[in-house]
Parts: sequence; C-alpha cells; structure tokens
Amino acid sequence: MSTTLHFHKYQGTGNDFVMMDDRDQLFNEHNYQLVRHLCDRRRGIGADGLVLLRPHAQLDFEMVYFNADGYLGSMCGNGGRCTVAFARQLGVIENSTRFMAADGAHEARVDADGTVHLRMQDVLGQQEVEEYGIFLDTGSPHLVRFQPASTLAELNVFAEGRAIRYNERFREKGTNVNFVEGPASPEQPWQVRTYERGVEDETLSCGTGVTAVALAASKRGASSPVHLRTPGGDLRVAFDAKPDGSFTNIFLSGPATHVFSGTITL
Ligand SMILES: N[C@H](CCC[C@H](N)C(=O)O)C(=O)O
Repeated sequence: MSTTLHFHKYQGTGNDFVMMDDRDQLFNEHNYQLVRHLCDRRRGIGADGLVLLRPHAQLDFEMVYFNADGYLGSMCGNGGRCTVAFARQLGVIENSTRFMAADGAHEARVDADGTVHLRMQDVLGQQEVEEYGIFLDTGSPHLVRFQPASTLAELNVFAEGRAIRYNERFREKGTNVNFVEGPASPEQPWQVRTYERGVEDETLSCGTGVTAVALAASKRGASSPVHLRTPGGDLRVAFDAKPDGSFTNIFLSGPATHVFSGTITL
C-alpha cells in the first residue's frame, strides 16, 4: 500500500532543503533510508538536507537537521534560516524567534525583505591552526583553507575536499572543507566554495561554512560584517572579536526562499 508525505522545498543561497512540518512528531528520525530517498535528486524530491520542524517545550520550535546521506547532521546555518522562514509560513512564529537546534538555542529575526538574521553559537578560544588549514566549530566542524589569488574558480573542490575529508586526520568524524579567496580590494566579498560532509559533494553554499570563513578571515584583516560570496549567492556574517581569540554575537544573514510544496508517494 502506498503512502504520501506532504513536504515543502526551501533554498538559501542555493543550499536546498526538504522541510517537513512534524509538529505531530510522527516522522521516524532513525529512518535514514527514507531521508536519503527524499533528498535523492533523481528518485526523490532532491535536496542537500532535510529538516523536521518539531514542537519544543520552552522555545518556539525545534529544528532537526539531516544531511542528504540520511543521518542526523550538526548545525546547519542555511537550513536554520530556511527553517525560520518555514516556521513563519506555518504561522508558528512572526518576525522573531528563539528555537532549538543540534548545537543549542538560537535567536533569529526576519526583515521586511525576507532576509533572515540567525544568531550562531559563540566560538570560544583560539582557532586551531593545523597542517590542513584553520579548523573551527561553528555548530558544525569546518576546515578553512585560504587559496592563492585567482585560483578558486578553477579548483576541483570535489576532489580536493574529498581527499581532506577522508584523510587520516578527519576520516572518522568527517569535516566540511571551505576553500577561500580573499578580496582584491576591501569593498569586495570574500569568495568561498565548500565541500560538505554528509552531502559528500560541493554544495552551492554553506552557512556554518561561511561563518567559519568570516571568523578565520578576521585574523587576516577582515572586519565585521564580512561579506561573503558563494556560488549560490551572497551572505553576511557579523560578530564581536574578543582579545582572547573568541567570537560572540555572531549573526549569519541572508535570504531563505520557499520554492514549492507538494506530496511525494512512497
Ligand atoms: N549546509 C550546512 C552545513 C551543515 C553541516 C553538515 N554538512 C554537517 O557537517 O553535518 C550549513 O549551511 O551550515
């Protein structure tokens, strides 16, 4: 017997998500085959990840995020902005919210033009500078690698990102890998391309990734707010940099767009 599931499709700077209204909490979050199928671009709906919007006892809602491989992910910045837009569409929130995600509580607000400003967790302590780049956790693990000028467009992000993600250092837990090219002049954006763990491919944009890049770039002279350009569009990251190397009041800002809604037959 076939069943149907109702879904909504969202995207934020080209990072796309299946959104499920799971306020009745009937979705089995351990069914990784189902999540993987829904994210499949040929046999399913197609997305980089899937989000369940669930009720929460103290906050407006809970965001449960899965990568396209079907497994629970850590924090997702673009998915977080899209979940806020989705909660607003459902009438769960108005223009500001506090909600729960994998890495704790987040605040967000939505501007009249639809831009979503999402507060990220503070990043405490010095960032780790390693052989492979700067490693930091912005809700998800991110490696940031600064590239020589005019090399980012031609870079094979899939091959280079994959080689790092599966090397001895990162194989077990994985990492997202961000390749960055600094601006030729201060008014231009930092350019970023990201290989995503859990999608195991380059995506058009990664929100926790550009957040990590902005913080790493602040050690190279970038000041808040940092303007970042991904293949899928532009994002801004604002923050306070502390003398001890920590970052607080981190806000990721950018669009979050409803694309379509529908039903899928299983
Ligand atoms: N696209 C997501 C990244 C999620 C991180 C995920 N790939 C993981 O490592 O669990 C973002 O916008 O932040």
